[in-house]
Amino acid sequence: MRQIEISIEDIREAESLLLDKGESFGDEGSERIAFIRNLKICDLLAVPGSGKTTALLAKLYCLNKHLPFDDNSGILVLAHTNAAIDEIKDKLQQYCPKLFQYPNYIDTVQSFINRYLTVPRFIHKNGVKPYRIDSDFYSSEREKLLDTFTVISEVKHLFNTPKIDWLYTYSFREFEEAPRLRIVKSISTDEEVDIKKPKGKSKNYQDWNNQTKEKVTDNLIKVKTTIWDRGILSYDDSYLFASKHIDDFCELKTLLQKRFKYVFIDEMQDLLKHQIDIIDKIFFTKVSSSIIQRIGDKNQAIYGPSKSVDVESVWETRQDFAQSKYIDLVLAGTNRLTKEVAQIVDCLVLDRKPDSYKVIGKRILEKPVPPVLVVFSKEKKKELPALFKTIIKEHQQAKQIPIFDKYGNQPKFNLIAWSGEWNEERTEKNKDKIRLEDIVPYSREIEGKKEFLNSLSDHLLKYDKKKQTLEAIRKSILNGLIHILRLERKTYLSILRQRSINRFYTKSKMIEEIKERSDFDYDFFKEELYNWCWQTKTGNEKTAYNKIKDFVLNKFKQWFNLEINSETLAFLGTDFTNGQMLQSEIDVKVEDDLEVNVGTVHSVKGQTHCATMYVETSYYKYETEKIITPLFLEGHNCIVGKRDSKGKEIDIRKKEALKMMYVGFSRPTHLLCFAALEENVTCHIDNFKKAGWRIETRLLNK
Ligand SMILES: Nc1ncnc2c1ncn2[C@@H]1O[C@H](COP(=O)(O)OP(=O)(O)OP(=O)(O)O)[C@@H](O)[C@H]1O
Repeated sequence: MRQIEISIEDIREAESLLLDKGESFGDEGSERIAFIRNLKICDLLAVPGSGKTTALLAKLYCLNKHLPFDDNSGILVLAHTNAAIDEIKDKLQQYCPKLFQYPNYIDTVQSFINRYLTVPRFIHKNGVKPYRIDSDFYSSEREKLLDTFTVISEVKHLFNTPKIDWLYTYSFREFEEAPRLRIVKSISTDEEVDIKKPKGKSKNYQDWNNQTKEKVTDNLIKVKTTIWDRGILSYDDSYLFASKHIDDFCELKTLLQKRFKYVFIDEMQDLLKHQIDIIDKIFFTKVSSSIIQRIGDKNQAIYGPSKSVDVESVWETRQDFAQSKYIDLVLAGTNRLTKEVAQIVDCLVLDRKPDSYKVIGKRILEKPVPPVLVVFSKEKKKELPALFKTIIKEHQQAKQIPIFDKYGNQPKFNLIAWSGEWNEERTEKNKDKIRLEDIVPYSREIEGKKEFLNSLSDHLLKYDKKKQTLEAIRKSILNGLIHILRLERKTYLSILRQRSINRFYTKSKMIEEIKERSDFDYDFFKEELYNWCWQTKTGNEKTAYNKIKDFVLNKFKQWFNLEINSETLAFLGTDFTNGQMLQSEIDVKVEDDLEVNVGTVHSVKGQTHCATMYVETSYYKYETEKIITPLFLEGHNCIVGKRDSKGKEIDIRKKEALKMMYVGFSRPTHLLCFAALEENVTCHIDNFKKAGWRIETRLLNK
């Protein structure tokens, strides 16, 4: 392929589209321009708000000008979250339509792996596509199935441990060759766990004998194959299948490398080890024709496999194949933060490598805003959102915070916290502790992302509203109906490789059955479905709701021989409810005049806000109980790498807290508020003041 050179003219064009008036990527020798022009294998590591994503967008904009490439290869852009992918689409789709067409591919790592490896593997083995690749769905199916196997009820608790899954020594359907099931703790560590009788208070505790182990193993195999036969895979399964596929068909690597000349991975710090490994396995081979660039910030790695944070990044600098050293590029300074906020954020840096890693605030405001420490009493926690709004308004009056953004909209104001909900039981010990849901109505349900929502009402309210046609509503209603079939445990028989298998209905299978069965009335269904869509579109969701409910309880019940169990009844609800809609993580409005979005720190990764209020919440302890001196611009005593005599990590909770605050505090361009409980910070107020915090005491008891 002809060598591509990114011209400075194209970069300046990207600059005018992506940056505010007067802003630039610097002069021709600047490190941002150097990164945009760099088309060699490299990693870019840089502090929050340094413009990593923006520089990547500029590079893609410039590369788009060279599409199609003369060897018909394309560009692959991957990220961990849908939000990051949406941002790339929002910013570039209108200017770079070619970039979003074949042979290019822009999506999450999970979607890429599913599409190019897992689904082909499944089809190769079964002749059909998997029904669903989704860990939540998989877990709920597994739970239900486990209940039907008495032998394994004793080990059921293991299934509830998030990291533990049951995997085969060899992947799918190969247990004829390698019939023994392995239990590994997590796919990334590959650490095996022996099957033992659960440790309990029982006096007769002893490991199972071999016969019991065999029995448990056989049953587990049955559970796993039944779920897989139904086409349901967890995300871990997906990587296992993918890995097996690439091992079995090595030539796929060459094909994918030929297809994607350039591979860019944004949010690299959030990838888990097995994700990094499989991408390297495909693209980073000795004779690879692909150029792979990975972009991120190790200190912002907060996506662990569970609620806790992965404190050690699994993203490692590359080991070189060919003596030429791969370099880590760095961008100095942050465009997002002012020096007032940056100096606080810099003290929260966990890992100082590379050496030049320093958070230096480059944003200059006419009237700088000092960070605010809101000291609050437990009793007044619910007043935090209102106080946040008051503080914003006061700064707006003082012309320190803008009233409109560059598009004439209200700037982004966000209230965030580490811990959103109480998933564990509320006990005497934790009943007074605070999480986000104790401050504002909050639930983790993510609007528009889930096909199966909590209620029929939600299916009529939470469809993809960006779509103009009735298609999105139709899809949402049909999803609601197949969800009911699932709640009723209705399956259909499918023959796969001479074996009959029960599978859950998909939308198309349900429609096919309604069409084909002479005792069903397809014309009636088609007409009604159209009416429900139209009613929903024109604001008559309540009418649609009542009609659908009536249909489910009569015709649909009769057609599919439903029992209408308690789960279905709960899903249908007694009435159409839009007032009590669960607040979504990405878009919860606190009050009506100023709009404040509420969410977890995870939900605002990569975002830029105008003002951010970070409220400390209890996860084991509150943030300030775990670590406080960095907030006074002092060090955190090199907690990196501290291990006990057995080599086990210590200070994990402190590291997690540092990372969370690091990500949360580095969002605002103007105002950072940190809300801390009075009992945790009162004795440190002088230190906070000395470090530049303004102390806000309006939420203390008089
Ligand atoms: N060269 C630049 N000059 C001025 N502003 C910039 C520049 N590059 C990016 N910005 C602005 O700085 C903010 C942060 O940019 P961006 O989101 O690209 O940073 P990031 O490094 O990807 O952040 P994070 O690490 O939080 O994901 C955005 O508002 C962006 O428009």
